[in-house]
Amino acid sequence: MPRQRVATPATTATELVNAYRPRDFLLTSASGSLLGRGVLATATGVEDLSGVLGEVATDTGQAALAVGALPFDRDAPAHLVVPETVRRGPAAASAADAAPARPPLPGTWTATPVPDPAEHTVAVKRAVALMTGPGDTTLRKVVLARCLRLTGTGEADVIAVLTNLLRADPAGFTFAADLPGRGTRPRTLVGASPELLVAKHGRSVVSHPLAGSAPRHPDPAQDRERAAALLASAKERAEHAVVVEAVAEALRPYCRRLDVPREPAPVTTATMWHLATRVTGELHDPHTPSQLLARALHPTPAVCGHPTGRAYAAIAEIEPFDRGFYTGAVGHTDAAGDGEWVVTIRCADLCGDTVDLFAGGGIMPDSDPAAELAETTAKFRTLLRALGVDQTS
Ligand SMILES: C=C(O[C@H]1C=CC=C(C(=O)O)[C@@H]1O)C(=O)O
Repeated sequence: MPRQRVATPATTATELVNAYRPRDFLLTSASGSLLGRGVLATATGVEDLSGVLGEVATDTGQAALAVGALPFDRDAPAHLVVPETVRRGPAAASAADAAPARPPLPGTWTATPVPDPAEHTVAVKRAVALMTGPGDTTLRKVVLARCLRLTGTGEADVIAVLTNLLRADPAGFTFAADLPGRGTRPRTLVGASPELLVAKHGRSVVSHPLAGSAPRHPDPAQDRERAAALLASAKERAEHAVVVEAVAEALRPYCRRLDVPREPAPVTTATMWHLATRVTGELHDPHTPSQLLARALHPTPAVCGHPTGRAYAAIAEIEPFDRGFYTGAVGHTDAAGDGEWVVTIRCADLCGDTVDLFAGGGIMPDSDPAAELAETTAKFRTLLRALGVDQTS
């Protein structure tokens, strides 16, 4: 029987970041940090994972762990791995880490937006037209994204990017997940997501959906005004409510108790304000695997839209690029089904001399195309800052 090694825990999350090597899996969150290395077994669907994990022992007798990434497209293969070694550490402390010694993007880089900013506003108008008619107007919300492709003369330094992400948002979910490669070069999804798709431990289940956004302002008074305006906005609250309804609906069949707060709360990252609702519940069956809950929830209208099928079709028709693993999920689960999955937003797909950044936003019937463009520009900043790039397009 393959045996997973449980390594001596790290004393800080930064220690795990500094230990990161290409093809490892890293996730830091408020509940702890984790580094997975090597491959004992793989799976391409969450349904196979419990069986695969059941075949793996650990050297401590603890439940074996799997890690990995789920793509946006529910029908596309996932990239799930049972690592040879798992090393845990504490939650990331406050932003005390030193700046990385090396530049995140050595060499010269050029940026190409896909679509370009003007085309994105046209895309938003097309989405609004789908919701407002004439014709079938069952579509209530659709999330449209942009990609910013950076091509360079060097290769991104993943440890430097992770260090910057962790410094900027120590309370967020900072991750690096290996992806199916293009050729022999490692391909890595790196990001700092503020959004918890699902965490499950025993009977306890939590989801923390976000939707409704405003860029942060450097002046504290104006920053607070932005949060107040976000909370007061009927459009942003409606956009948020669609997500909370869908999350509650997806979790309800699995839960004997589900608490859904009536009012969203504002949450921050270093670059954005969001409306957030913490949904908590108690599962009927404590053995329900976290990966099946992730599968039941994905894609929430925070990344796709509502109704899901109509929104998928609108995205396929309007967005001019393949999302791949952006707006999927990254996370881990153990043989008991306990685990944590985060929504893969505020992320970049790094492969050799190419870095693809992604940012999207929920489009509602009353969306303003210029404001939606500005929102994606602000969201790109999380990764651009971590990459040491000032450009905003
Ligand atoms: C799709 C993204 O954000 C989602 C999560 C939070 C707020 C969102 C919004 O306000 O539109 C999006 O639903 C992204 O950052 O790429």
